[in-house]
Amino acid sequence: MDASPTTPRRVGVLLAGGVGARVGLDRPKQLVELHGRTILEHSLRGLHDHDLIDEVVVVMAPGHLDVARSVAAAYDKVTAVLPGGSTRTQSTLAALAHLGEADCHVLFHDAARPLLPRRVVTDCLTALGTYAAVATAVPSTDTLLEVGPERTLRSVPPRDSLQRAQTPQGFHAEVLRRAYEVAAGDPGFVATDDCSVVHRYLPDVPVAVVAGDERTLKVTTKLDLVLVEALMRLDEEG
Ligand SMILES: Nc1ccn([C@@H]2O[C@H](COP(=O)(O)OP(=O)(O)OP(=O)(O)O)[C@@H](O)[C@H]2O)c(=O)n1
Ligand SMILES: C[C@](O)(CO)[C@H](O)COP(=O)(O)O
Repeated sequence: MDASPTTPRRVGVLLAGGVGARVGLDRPKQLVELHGRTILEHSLRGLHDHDLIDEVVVVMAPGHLDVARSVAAAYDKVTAVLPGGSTRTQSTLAALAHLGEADCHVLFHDAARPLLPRRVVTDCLTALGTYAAVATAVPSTDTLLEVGPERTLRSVPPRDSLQRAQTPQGFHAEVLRRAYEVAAGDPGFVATDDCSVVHRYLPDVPVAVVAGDERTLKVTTKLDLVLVEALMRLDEEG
């Protein structure tokens, strides 16, 4: 894919503003070291080392900005390390505020997903040539159950159409900004990702879904740390 003179600037935002409560360590999970690097640095490299990414912004848990700044110092495309908010959504908004009114294509990636194949970043950027919002996802291999009151089965949605959302999620920045502006008027607003904000509050904007990768799993529990480390070891062994 060529970057033509009219291609907007491509910005990667690394969301590392969380505290990792579910992993339950004495520090945010993105500061855990696996294979000689913190999870934060592995994820940063996934965005930073892609030749079509022009700039990276890191959003870090307040209280850990110094360590993020010292990691980022070795990566010349990092233009800012910002304090995150109290929720993932607030951290996304901090990044959007930093970008201002700039007309750019922006990929939001969870720092908690340290294995980010180059192919996934390329496919997101390519899809942004056509779509203003892009999700990444992998098919669900389990049957999914909707569970109702008292843990009784409410429904079994057809599995063929179900996929598990991953990151990166990509946007034309002005579209995501507009979606969050509309969402701000909804007193019941809650979101666990950014594509759902576009889908819910700008329903006329189609969101493309590109293939993610099973390896891009999110470190959420201690078990995920074991899995990611094993995958990194396999990579090293070739
Ligand atoms: N206030 C927050 C919360 C989350 N995130 C980021 O969003 C990604 C996905 O969030 P999650 O896995 O929930 O991370 P934590 O919030 O750290 O985990 P937990 O919910 O267990 O506390 C992570 O890279 C996390 O750092 C963020 O930038 N700002
Ligand atoms: C954005 C996300 O990673 C897509 O699966 C997910 O929604 C984040 O959820 P979390 O509860 O903040 O980990």
